[in-house]
Amino acid sequence: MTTAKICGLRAPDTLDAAISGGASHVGFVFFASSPRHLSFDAAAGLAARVPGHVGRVGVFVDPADDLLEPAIGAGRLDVLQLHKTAPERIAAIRARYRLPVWAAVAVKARADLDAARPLAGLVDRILYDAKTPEGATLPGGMGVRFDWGLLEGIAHPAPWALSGGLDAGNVAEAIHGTGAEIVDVSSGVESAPGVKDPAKIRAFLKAVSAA
Ligand SMILES: O=C(O)c1ccccc1NCC(=O)[C@H](O)[C@H](O)COP(=O)(O)O
Repeated sequence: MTTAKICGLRAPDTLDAAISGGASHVGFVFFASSPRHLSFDAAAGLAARVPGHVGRVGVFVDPADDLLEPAIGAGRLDVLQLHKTAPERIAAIRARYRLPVWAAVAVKARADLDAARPLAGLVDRILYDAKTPEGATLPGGMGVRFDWGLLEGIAHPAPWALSGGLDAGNVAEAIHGTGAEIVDVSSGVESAPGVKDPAKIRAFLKAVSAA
């Protein structure tokens, strides 16, 4: 059965919609340039609402320890999702914090999948995410989709999840086409950048469970 991570939650009502709708994971973004960025105080307030069966995923871009340490505490993080982070740094973070690590691999063309190979044994999950446009300020959360056919027949070096441009209307096709264990969504359940929509969250989770 495929489960879902709802990423970039910032408000109690939308967090509650994700939890009651059956999300397996919720994502808290710690990246100042993102419209989904959370302060430590806001993360602490949201984290307290998350029941034990739902994973709290902290989303970071090549983070330094002076961000990771307080974010892990405030967000009571269960998983660290790392974007644009070199394999050596991923290994150091995993060893230091002893938390499961998901590493994002940004995909546009088949050659981009080569970046997943050195992650074997280093990460707990690979998040295949769509590469955002050249010069974009965000490495994710932009509603960009990649050709899911690129994943066909490849040997995955770790368990994996699928992300990028998903919404309630295409997630069933994505699940059937790729066999993803976990699907991840952000802008596809928003009414504006950084503003999640409870009805869209519910529709997305319904589509995942029906797929
Ligand atoms: O969402 C952000 O603002 C963000 C900022 C910095 C690093 C990563 C970010 N998002 C990562 C995610 O896990 C998104 O859910 C993923 O890229 C899919 O986004 P979308 O295509 O909008 O569904």
